This record gives sequence, structure tokens and C-alpha cells, in this order.
Amino acid sequence: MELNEVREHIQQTDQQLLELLSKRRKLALAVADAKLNQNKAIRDQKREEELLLRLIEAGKPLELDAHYVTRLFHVIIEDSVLQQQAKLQGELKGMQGPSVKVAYLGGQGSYSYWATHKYFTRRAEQIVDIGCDSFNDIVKSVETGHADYAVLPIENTSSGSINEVYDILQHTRLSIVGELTHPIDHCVLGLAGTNLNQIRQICAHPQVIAQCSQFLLGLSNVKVEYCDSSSDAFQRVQQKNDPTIVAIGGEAGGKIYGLQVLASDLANQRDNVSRFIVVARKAVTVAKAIPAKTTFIMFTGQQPGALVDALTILKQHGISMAKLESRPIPGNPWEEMFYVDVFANLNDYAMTRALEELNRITKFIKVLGCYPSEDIEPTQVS
Ligand SMILES: C=C(O[C@@H]1C=C(C(=O)O)C=C[C@H]1O)C(=O)O
Repeated sequence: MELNEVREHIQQTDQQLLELLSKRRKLALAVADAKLNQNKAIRDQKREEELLLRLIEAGKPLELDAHYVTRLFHVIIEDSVLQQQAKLQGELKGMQGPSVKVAYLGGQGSYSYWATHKYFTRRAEQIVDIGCDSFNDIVKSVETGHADYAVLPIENTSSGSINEVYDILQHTRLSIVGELTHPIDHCVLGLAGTNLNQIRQICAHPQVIAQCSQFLLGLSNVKVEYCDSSSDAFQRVQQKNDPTIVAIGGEAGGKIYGLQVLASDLANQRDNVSRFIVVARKAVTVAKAIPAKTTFIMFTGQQPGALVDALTILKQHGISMAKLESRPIPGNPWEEMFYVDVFANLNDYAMTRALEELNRITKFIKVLGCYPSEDIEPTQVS
């Protein structure tokens, strides 16, 4: 067969794959309805294990190895679980208006832009974009009613917690209503025809700089210009129209501004992923069928064993912690506010009891929100 002919066949096969994936997604959504009627949990890992084992066997005569089949179906199942969760949670919330106004960092092409679109598209919501220049402005626009939701990055696998966002959460009345993770693949992006050796200036957001610190250490005579967002960095490079000036950001974002990739895989960690939170003025209730996370902040005081006592309460109620973070309390030097993420629904009996007990032993405690957990651990098969 001629090259073009083979490619034509590949194209047809890919089209069929897409149609089958779409069909599978629709079936998974029908399963969500059936589960709702039968009061069943969305995730069924036993079923996933059976399904993976069967597919691995079925793949053998087709010369598809177990590793390949498992990897593909982990992605498919994760999508299916997240789609089902979003559908169920959306129904619980009732009908939304024709569109939602969402505030996030930067404009078209920033990492927050892609994360926002991924999250709300899954919920079949029309988005009105409200791009902002700072985390403070994002939160303010929801507080004042200008936006319905805000999407904020909270932690990253290379640079750790985003302290600015944690500090804002201490003082806002907004509630966390959702979370999502999004891969962050940093690239050097410049004008077409630019050579990596000629660069003299890099434009990027401070978080991006932190996540690519090892790559940047290897460059000499290059000035770093801090930007409000990756889309701001792309715009500057486009406007300056100087081949010695480049941006760091995502490939798809850079493309919007006509920039091309000069280097990729820049992050300190190979799997560079950010976790975002979605906040709104009104808290949500998470359906029982969906695994939930609850985030709260507490100030325990500094007496010996205060934190251990608080964590023991969680242990006694069988509540697992997803994250523990501490941040200084402004105006109280050397005193720390603890941020705790737990795998629990705020309406669970165990969680209600744990919060009552924590209330008694802490000096301050505030629930920041309860939301569907998007930590979909892949089911392993033996
Ligand atoms: C689709 C279902 O829901 C979830 C998704 C699955 C899938 O995509 O195959 C399998 C089990 C569940 O965790 C189901 O229960 O069949």
C-alpha cells in the first residue's frame, strides 16, 4: 500500500475509534442514571477490575499487550467516572442559567484558561470568560457577584503549594465547590524562526519560573521578566516582536499568539501537574454516590501535642487526610493556621462528629467547602 493510502486507512480507523469512545461515554452516562435510581456509588472498582482483566485477555489474540490495554482503559475509565460524577452533581444542583461567568488567571491560552474550560465543559456549561491579572482580583470578582465561579491553582507537583491562594482562602467567605487536576507542560515559546541560543529574555509567571528553576539555572545571560500569567507572557513576546525574547507556557496557548516551541519538558518534575480549586459564593452538597473531599482550616494554639490531638480525632473517626498544610497567621508572628483536606463528605456522620470534637479543642475552625473528589486512583489488576 502507498503511504497516503495507509494514512487514509488510519484516519478512518481513528474516526471509528472516536465514534466508539463517544458511544461508550453515552453508555457510562446512562449507567449514572441507573445508579442514581438504585442508590449505588458511582465508582465500582470491582467492576473495573473484572473489565480490565477481561480486556487484557481479549487483547492477547489481537496482539495488544496488557500494559497498553491497561493504560488506555485507565484513561477511558477515569473520564467515565468524572463524567458520571459531573452529571450527578449537576442534577443535584438543579438547573443553571444559560451560562456561567468564570474568573481565572490570565486570558485565552493561560493554564487556568484550559483548566477552566476542561472543568466547565465536562459539566456542559457555557462559559463567559472573566480573565483577571491576580489571584486577589479573581476572588474579588466572585465576592462582588461579577463572576459566578473562580478557578484557582492551589498546588503543583514541582513547586508545591501556592501560598498566595492559601492565604486568600483564610479571609474569604467563598466556598470550595470543586477541584480538578491539569497537566502543565512547560515549553519555551518564541517567534517563528527563533533559535534557542539567541534568547536574552524570558517572560513567565513566577509560579512557572519556580517550576522550571532547574532548566533556568542552565541558561546564562538571560533576563527573567515576571508576568501576571502565561497568556500575558505570550502577548508580550508577540507584541515586542523580538526573536531574543521568549515566553514559557503551554504549547496550545502559545499557538494562539503565533508562537512556536523552541524547547519542551522544562518542569523540574517529569509529571508536572497542577491541582485547581473551584470556588463560589454558595457551598454545595455532594451526592452520597460521589467520593467527596472536605477542606477546613483550624488554629490549634501552640500547646504541646495540639496538632496530634486534632489529627487523632480524625483517626478515631476513620477519616483519611489528603493534605495538611500550614501557613502563618497575619498579625500573629510564629502562629500557624493548618489547612486540612480529608476524604469525607461534610454530611457523613463521622465527619459531623469529628468537626464537633475539633470545635471543642481548637481555638478557631472553619470549613472551606465540601466538593466531589477528582482523585481517581487507577484500579490495578494483578
Ligand atoms: C460505567 C460504570 O461506572 C464506572 C466506570 C466504569 C467504566 O467506565 O467502565 C466502570 C465502573 C465504574 O467505576 C459502571 O459501573 O459500569
